[in-house]
Order: sequence, then structure tokens, then C-alpha cells
Amino acid sequence: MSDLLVAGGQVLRPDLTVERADVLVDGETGDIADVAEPGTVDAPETLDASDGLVIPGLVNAHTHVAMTLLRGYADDKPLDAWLQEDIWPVEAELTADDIEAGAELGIVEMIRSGTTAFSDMYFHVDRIADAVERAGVRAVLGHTAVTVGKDDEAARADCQRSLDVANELDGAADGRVATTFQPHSLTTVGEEYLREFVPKAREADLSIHFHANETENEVDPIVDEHGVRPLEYADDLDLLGEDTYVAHGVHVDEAEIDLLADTGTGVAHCPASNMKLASGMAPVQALREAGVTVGIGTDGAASNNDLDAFDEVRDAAMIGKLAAEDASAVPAEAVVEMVTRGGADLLGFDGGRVAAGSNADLAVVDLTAPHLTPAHDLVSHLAYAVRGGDVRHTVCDGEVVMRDREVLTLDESAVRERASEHARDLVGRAEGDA
Ligand SMILES: N[C@@H](CCSC[C@H]1O[C@@H](n2cnc3c(=O)[nH]cnc32)[C@H](O)[C@@H]1O)C(=O)O
Ligand SMILES: [Zn+2]
Repeated sequence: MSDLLVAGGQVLRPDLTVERADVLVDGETGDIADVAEPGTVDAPETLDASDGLVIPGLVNAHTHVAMTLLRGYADDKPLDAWLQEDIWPVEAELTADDIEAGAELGIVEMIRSGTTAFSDMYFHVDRIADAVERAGVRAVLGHTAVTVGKDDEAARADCQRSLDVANELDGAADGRVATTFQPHSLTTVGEEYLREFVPKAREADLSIHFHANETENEVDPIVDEHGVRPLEYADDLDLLGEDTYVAHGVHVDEAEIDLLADTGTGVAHCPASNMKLASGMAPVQALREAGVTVGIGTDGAASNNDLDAFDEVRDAAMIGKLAAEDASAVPAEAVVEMVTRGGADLLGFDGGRVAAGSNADLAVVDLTAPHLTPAHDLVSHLAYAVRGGDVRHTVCDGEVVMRDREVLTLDESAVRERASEHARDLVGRAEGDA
């Protein structure tokens, strides 16, 4: 690939200042080679960023990308009932082809809204990795193990599968795929299985990702059974550490926040899902003050109901203020940092910054829309006013994956059509079986 110059725009720098600059991308390495004075460097290929703001590609730190197939299928219920009555029965019918179709749809949606990397929990993960490879984006994938409702053999096989998939797919798609070992949550995977498989994951040096402290209903059974809070139980199981990030972290007390900080465990905050399922409000300001790395995730499209990370950024700022009852809590700079560098740090790749040496994962936001006028403060706009549809170009690993709002790596209309068909057939099968 030849070098690329993202030229003529303003650039968001790692210290969250904005300057006029051209971004030179090294076509060989896919890294940013230089952030240069406008007009001082040249490259064979140019991406026009005039009237635009060049930002790091956004990082969706927690999702279930193939759940786009279930968008709008079941709404307005709390987590337990939603999963058990609606989602899990349909997911039981999901085929590998369905999952690939849903993943492509979700990835197109993310590319269009400036997301270049996502962290996913699901199954038939090889097919999600195929979609990631074709789309040209970056992802941390894994097979999610659930043991409740399974006999011992099936439960152990599911945990083993999570280990195997993490080992096999790490480094796929030219290194754009990384992996995690994934117990679904502390209440859906039995203690005996965690005691057996977490040490194996640690031995294999795998990162770990799981849902934690999402609802009160997830906290109480652990306190009743083990006499400690969920994250204390997780720590006892050796689940916490620098290579772990949990999804949600809504119902965490002060001691658990300290435990996250002391162990270096990260949190993928999912504000829209937490609001929609009425799970609660994560103490984001307190987590950040304690030094916990926080990223921002959409969660699946069935509890959001879109994968637009800009929506999430605004929601994170809003609910963060409400949770802290303080309008100065979770300010614009914090959410912009969380959805870029915070997410990249959780996922463990060198991105989230427009700086020489970082991965060239970029989005160019078109600043000409009425809702982005005037331009007093572009960080404020990123937090509160930009929408996914304002993204004009998306670049991942130095490759242009969307130019002038046209996705180049996947055929968007074919993807939409295929996903609609798979979704319709899936629901037909699930309801036919009922
Ligand atoms: N259901 C499968 C595997 C689980 S994949 C990951 C699961 O997380 C589910 N999920 C989606 N959003 C959430 C959430 O907010 N909390 C907990 N689970 C979720 C999703 O529907 C999917 O079933 C089995 O029984 O083996
Ligand atoms: Zn989730």
C-alpha cells in the first residue's frame, strides 16, 4: 500500500488540543508517520479533510456485534427477563451464517460512524473474524462461555472452547484481531468452572473480559453465596488484573472501585444499555478519580439500539453527571478520552491517538453541518453534538475503509439485504419452534 496524506483539516491531538495539520500515514506499517504543518509533506494518495476534524478512530469497548440481527426484536424489559425470555431462545437458533451476516451489518454501521476497533463477546467467532478481516477494521474477539443450564460435559466444553478460540484466533486478519478468554459473567458461569479454567487462561497469557456488576440481581446472589462482593469474589478467582477489563461495572462499591484500581482492571462503560435495561448508573467519575481505565461500549444493538459510538459518548457524559449529581462530573474531555485512548488501552493496541508511531486508525468528521455550527470548542462538539452520520472518512491500519461516506471494503446494500434476510429467517425459526 502507498503512503496516504490526510490533508487540509484540523487535527485532534493526544492532549485534546486542536491544530491545523496534515497526517501522513506509512502505507507499509499502517502507522502514523508524521503530523505535519499543513502543506509541508506529500504522498501518492490523499484523503481530503478540508472543513473536517481528524480524530482517532473510536473504540467500541464492549459489544455483541452480531446482535444487530435482533435490533428492535425485544425491548422494554430488564436484563434477566430480556435475556431469558426473548434473547436466549432466539440466539439458540443462530447459525454461523447468521452471525457472519449480523457481524458485517454491525461493522458497516461502526465504520459509518467512525469506529475502527471493537471488543466483542459472542460465538461462531471464526466467522466474526472473517467479517473483521474483510471489512479492514480491528477487533478483540472471543467465545463467550456460559455454564448455567448445561450439564458438566457441555459446560466444560464451552469453557475449553473459549480458551481454544482465544488461542487460535489471536493475531488473525494480519494482526488486526486479538482475543480474550470470556466467562459470560460471575453468575452465569459456575465457580467450579472458573476455578478450573481461569488458571488455564492465565497460564496461556490470555486477556480476560466478562460482564460484571451490571444489575443488582447479579450482585445479591454472590453476596449471599460467597459472603463477599462480586469483584472480591472475582479477585479471589484471579480474574482481575492488568489484562482484564469488565463490561458495565454499574453496581460497584468503594472497596470494589479500589480493587479495580489496585489490580489495574479496566471497565467498559455501556451507558445506553444501562439506561435501556434500567440496570443503573455506573460511578464513572469515581472510577476515573480512582485511576481506573474506562472505555465506552455500546453493548449489543438489541439493548441500545445502535452501534453509534458518538451517541454513547454523549450518554456517558450525561449519565455520569446525573449519577454524580454534579454537572462538572464526566466532562467533555473525559468522554472523548474514554472513547479513544481509554478504549485502545483496554483492548491493548497502540491507537486512540493521532500521533506519530500510533496505528493509523482515524475518522474525519465533517464540520459543515448546522448542528456543528458555530465551532467554539471542537472537543465539546465531539462530546455533545457530533453524530455518527457526520463522519466523512474512516481509516483503519492505514487503509481507507470509508471515503466520502461510501464504505469501500464491504458492499453496504448487499450487507443490509443479507442481514435482513437472515434476521427474518432466524425469527421465523425461533417463533416456529416456540
Ligand atoms: N448464549 C450463549 C453464549 C453467550 S454469548 C454472549 C451473550 O451475552 C448476551 N448479552 C448481551 N447483552 C448483555 C448484557 O448486557 N449483559 C449480559 N449479557 C448480555 C448476549 O445476548 C449473548 O447471549 C450460550 O448460552 O452459550
Ligand atoms: Zn454485553
